[in-house]
Amino acid sequence: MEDFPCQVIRNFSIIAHIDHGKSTLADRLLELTGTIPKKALGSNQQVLDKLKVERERGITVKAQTASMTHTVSGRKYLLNLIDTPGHVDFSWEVSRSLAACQGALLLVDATQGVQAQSISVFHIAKERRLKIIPVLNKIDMPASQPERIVAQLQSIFGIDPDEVLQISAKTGQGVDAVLQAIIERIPPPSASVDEPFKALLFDSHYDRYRGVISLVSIHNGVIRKGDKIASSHSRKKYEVQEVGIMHPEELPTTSLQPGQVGYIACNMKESSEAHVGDTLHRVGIPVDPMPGFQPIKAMVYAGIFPVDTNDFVKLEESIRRLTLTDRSVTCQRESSSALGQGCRLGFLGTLHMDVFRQRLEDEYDASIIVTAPTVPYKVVYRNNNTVIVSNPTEFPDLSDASTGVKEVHEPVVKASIIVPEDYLGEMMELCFSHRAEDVGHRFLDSGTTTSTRVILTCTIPLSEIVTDFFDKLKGRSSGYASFDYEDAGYKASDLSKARIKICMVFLLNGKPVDALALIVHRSAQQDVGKMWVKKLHKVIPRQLFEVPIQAAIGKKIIARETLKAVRADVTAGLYGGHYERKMKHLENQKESKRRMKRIGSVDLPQEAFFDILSTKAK
Ligand SMILES: Nc1nc2c(ncn2[C@@H]2O[C@H](COP(=O)(O)OP(=O)(O)OP(=O)(O)O)[C@@H](O)[C@H]2O)c(=O)[nH]1
Repeated sequence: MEDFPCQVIRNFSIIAHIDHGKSTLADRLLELTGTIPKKALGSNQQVLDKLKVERERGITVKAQTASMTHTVSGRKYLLNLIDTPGHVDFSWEVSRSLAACQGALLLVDATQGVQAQSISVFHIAKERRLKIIPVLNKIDMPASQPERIVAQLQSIFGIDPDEVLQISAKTGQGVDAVLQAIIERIPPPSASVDEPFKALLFDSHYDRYRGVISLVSIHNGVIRKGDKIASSHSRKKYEVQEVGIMHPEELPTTSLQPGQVGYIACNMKESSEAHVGDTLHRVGIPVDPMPGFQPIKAMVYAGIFPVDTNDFVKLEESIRRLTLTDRSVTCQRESSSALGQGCRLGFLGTLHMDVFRQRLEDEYDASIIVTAPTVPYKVVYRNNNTVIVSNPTEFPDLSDASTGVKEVHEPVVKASIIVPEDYLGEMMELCFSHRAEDVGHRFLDSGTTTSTRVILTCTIPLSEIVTDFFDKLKGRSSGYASFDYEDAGYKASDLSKARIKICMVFLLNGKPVDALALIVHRSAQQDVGKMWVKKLHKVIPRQLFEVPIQAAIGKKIIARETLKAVRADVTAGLYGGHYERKMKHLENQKESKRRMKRIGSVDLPQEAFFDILSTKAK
């Protein structure tokens, strides 16, 4: 690593809207520089998208880092690529990855043009003062419109058309020029070998045998095996066991030099010790810590319970191990009278929640029930106490004045939607029906083309978008709309207004099923109550006795359906016939019983739960 002083190092990232081709380009760069052999690339399989769920869904969830070398005019350069995820839920990972870079490739799909996420990542990169290299991808596709998109880049970001590279990450066309531009346009890191050792910890993962592996970018000084280092954040001390680079797998090296990006294994036992944004220094030689990162804020909460209540210990252990690799998930124990012990987890968004659930099922073979997503509400009491409530069952009964609630604040976000002009009306309607405020719009193309695109911005309650907003957005814009949002704090809902949220509970046979509790608008309570009671009626199988299904707010029942009783003898209708046939029926009944969840003396099949909870109710 001593052969690579700062002048020949380039630390860069690829930033783009989802599906614009980041992972494909990353693979192509690794291939062109000989870091991975060509045959390692399956037709669809990407080297940097490592998680199974990433491969299945074609999205990048966890950023990966890879180092490669490239020789230009006889000079060998060390290029460190930091891959970034492309979904709104993971923008936290984007800003984290960018902290270790001096430049970024802004990749834009030449068939789709600038999308909502392209704009947000561009701004994150600009804020970090990174050198941005604009790259148009997918120019091999017949539908690509390079001139039009170049004009867009100029009008939206003020990018000089001459600076835009045109490539096809798929065929490799033009990718050479990207390597050239990285070397020529991105400045080398400014780091010094003489200053005391200082490194930024920007990511970590967990290795079963070696504990936490931290990814670092070295700002000053050199680090080797055996060095004693300390964390500025926790002040804990460690001895370095191994250093190396990601190539793209871990490759041990003798040292990491100033300006380089690599990994450190130093016997950290708990992943919470690897504090992202931490500054590492040599023991006894403290340095000024670098500005860290904003702590992660969970935006969406859901309860996760084992299907079999005896599996709780296993589930908790699985969640703990999974949170080692995904630190943005927060976890707290929760117990429900219907579902037993479980955990209440906080996620960055609904996709994040979905991905986590899938990973839990894939990687740990856990059968789980996930409750409906909720957002954290701020409840202000008359004595000015403020409590954050992220669980519907803990939401105070606002119809009861004795609870002493003064105000309820709910999280809001600033949303931006990019759509072709033709869909503007639809989108506005969608936003208004989801309580959007401050709705505004601006044209993106300057009227030169047949279909002009518009950016629509608004402030919208987070609870409105954690349900089915994204699906509706895609559906009502024929898939053309792209969407992004950022946190915009809390907003008070006045108690005197009809819009206030209240907790609705469902009773089966007179017993509340807490896992089904919802927070709804007072204005929508009747409709939502009726709709859910009907839905429950449809999915719950008939029982041996009559079961009332009710929706209640506080003590008041607002909707009811009755499930008629059924005879239990499954063999009753079988006159004569074979013994085996009877046995088969009994066997079937046993099997379906096994899959039942007993809730308030009512058997509820797990599928019914999934059915109910996957229905996005408002
Ligand atoms: N025709 C063509 N297809 C491409 C090109 N680059 C990428 N693709 C395809 O576009 C799709 C998305 O590419 P990815 O590389 O997975 O996109 P990504 O930006 O990494 O997506 P996320 O990881 O979800 O953010 C894949 O089906 C690729 O095969 C290209 O230059 N030409």
